[in-house]
Amino acid sequence: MGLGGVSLVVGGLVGGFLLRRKKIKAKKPSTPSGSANTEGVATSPGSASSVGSVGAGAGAGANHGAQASSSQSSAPAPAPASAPAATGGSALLAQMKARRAAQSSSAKKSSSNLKAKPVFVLYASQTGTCREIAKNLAAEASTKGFQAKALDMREVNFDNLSVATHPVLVLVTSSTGDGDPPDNAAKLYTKVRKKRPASEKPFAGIKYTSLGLGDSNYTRFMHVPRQFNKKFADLGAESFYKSVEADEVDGIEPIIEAWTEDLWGALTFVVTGEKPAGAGDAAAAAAAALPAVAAPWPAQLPCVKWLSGTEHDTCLSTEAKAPARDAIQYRDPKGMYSPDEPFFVTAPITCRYLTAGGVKGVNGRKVMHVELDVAGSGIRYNPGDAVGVSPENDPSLVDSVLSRLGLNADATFMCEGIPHVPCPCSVRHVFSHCVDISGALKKSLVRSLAPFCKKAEERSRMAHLASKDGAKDFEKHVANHDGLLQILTAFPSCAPPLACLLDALPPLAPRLYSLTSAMCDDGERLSAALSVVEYAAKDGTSRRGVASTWLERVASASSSSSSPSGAIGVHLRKSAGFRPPVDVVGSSVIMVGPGTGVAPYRGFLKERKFALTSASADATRGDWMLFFGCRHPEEDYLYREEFEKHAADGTLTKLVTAFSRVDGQPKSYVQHRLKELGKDVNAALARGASIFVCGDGAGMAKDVRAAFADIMVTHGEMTGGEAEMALQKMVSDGRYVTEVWCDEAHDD
Ligand SMILES: Cc1cc2nc3c(=O)[nH]c(=O)nc-3n(C[C@H](O)[C@H](O)[C@H](O)COP(=O)(O)O)c2cc1C
Repeated sequence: MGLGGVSLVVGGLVGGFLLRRKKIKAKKPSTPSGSANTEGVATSPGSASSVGSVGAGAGAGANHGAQASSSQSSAPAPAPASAPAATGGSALLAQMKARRAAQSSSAKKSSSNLKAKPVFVLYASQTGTCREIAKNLAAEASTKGFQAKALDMREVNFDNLSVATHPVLVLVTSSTGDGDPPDNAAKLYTKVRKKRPASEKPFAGIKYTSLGLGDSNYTRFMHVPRQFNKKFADLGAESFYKSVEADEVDGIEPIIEAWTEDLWGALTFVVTGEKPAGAGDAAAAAAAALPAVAAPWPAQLPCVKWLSGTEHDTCLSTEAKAPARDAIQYRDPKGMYSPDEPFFVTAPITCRYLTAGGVKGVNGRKVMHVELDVAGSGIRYNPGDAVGVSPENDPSLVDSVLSRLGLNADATFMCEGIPHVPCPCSVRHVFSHCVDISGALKKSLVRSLAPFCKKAEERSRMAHLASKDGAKDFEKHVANHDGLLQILTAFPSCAPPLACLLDALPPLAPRLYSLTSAMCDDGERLSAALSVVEYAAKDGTSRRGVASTWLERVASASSSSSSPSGAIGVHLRKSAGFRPPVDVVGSSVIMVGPGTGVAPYRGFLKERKFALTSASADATRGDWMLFFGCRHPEEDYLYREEFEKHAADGTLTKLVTAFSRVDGQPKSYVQHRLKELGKDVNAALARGASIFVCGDGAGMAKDVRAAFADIMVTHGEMTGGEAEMALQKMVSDGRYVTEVWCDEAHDD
């Protein structure tokens, strides 16, 4: 989970997806603060304002008047129906023309069949990668002529999921936490896993395939994709194409690209009933031909209806009062809350800096300890659990984006069917709370924006960035560098309507932080340690993480004024496996946690200390070893005093530190210290110690695992193969548990 520090995974962008072509009807200019009108409504194929060729299409948005450019509508010249009798070069040319004509007519014939059944790309996504892939898949399917739509699992109701409504499904799913479902999939996941008689087959007739994303650093690798796969089959759905798993450790792109290549033929067969027998077959040709049709389905943006009069006033006053009193008073009987139904913390938040330099930080780093009072919530947590908070975008960034888009912050609108956008809603609310405007740009967003560039040169440049050919340029110039504002600034003629942005911008996801508190010591006070992210972007400007900056702002304001926090919604994410052993006194534990990866161990140790105080003098005591790493003992040694106390009073049998930036000393990391203390580590393992590894996963988790294997070989008299098998057994027994994240994307 997000855990000690930054909770973002670098989005595995899949290159090679084609431009989504949208047909946007030119609308009357809207009056954001006033009269009711709509934007983003689709036209039928062939309408005057239809978008032109793939890669350079233009649409006219409601508010912004991007002109449909007929010069971009490069319809192919009709091919002759039959080849003229000729010889030599002209005969060859004629044959080629004839072949093209035949292909074009078979593609046309099939492309109408391709709409025989809708295809839904149903995604479960926590950090946006599956969402991005699903959107790209649906876009490519649409350009190929399928009626394809990317669908958020939150939009699907189990009871309405049947062959009649969703005949063909492509599942794109991931796991989060410790093999937990992403938030948007939680409801469907629970429903599909519910025990029911084997004869109950509500999904009978549904054809499906599945793409699972995961990371083999995690103990419960691919747990959610595998569960979905199995449960869909148990419920009667039939696989129409091989399912595939893409492991981030190996790199997901090649696996997905290869899987996608053959997906189209399989989809063609399942939708049209025509066998894609091989080369020359009409259906296969149609599936391979790009683009087969003029108007992908759904050729439609969500419908935005601007509000005026009483509706407008009511919406604004409701938002001003939010969260509503009854929402604040909401109590879950089991103390289980969710991002949609959080517990509202109204008591002042307390915070302090764990790194040197206070609010200024040290050498560009700053870690903050935050405490949230959840008295009366009924929340009961264990060490290893995480607290989720729904952040708010930086108000100054919201203002800049709205100003660039020419949108009135106080305008209100209705827009149904987007799960993360309330209806009705104000422009300020949606840009502050609902959509991610500061995360690294995804290709699907760039693709959606391109048609709204008024200048043809910008339009084709942006379209290129989103195309397969532009993959390298995208990686070089856009990915992980730019946010929404940067790309809008770089393409000044881009004027997307609100409907486009609501459709394309990712939801502003809740962030999860490992709890550093323990019920036995802190009761209903949840605490977490979080890195406040600030970094210099490629263009030299300073960028800040959304959630950590927001929490720092709210927490500092709250603790300095001792006033209520203004109601922050929180929920608990239970951990399945990352928790101390039941016998915290007698069991042995090796905890590895560099940086904010040490956060959950604070709770582990509080629990152990509490148990030790009531343990009998002759009770067996296990070894508890903590390996902590940071840059410098005077800079970022988190919870130093507390851990040293635990070492002094025997709660910890060994506190081992690794410092990487101490003048005159060689860089030392946790994996080095593990090996240096290999004999003791091996002795603890021999006594049945469990291993916990938590922290930034880029390389650390792998290196630590290699260090354990090395220790087993050096001190445990095992061969390399035996050590690997022993570690695998520990993983499957739940005795080697990892919780890793990747903060490379800097967007927390
Ligand atoms: C906090 C966190 C927890 C994760 N837990 C698991 C896990 O238990 N099993 C697994 O196979 N992958 C796990 N992953 C890897 C994700 O499934 C993988 O990064 C995926 O690409 C994320 O897709 P999404 O962005 O659509 O959520 C985890 C990733 C993160 C950031």
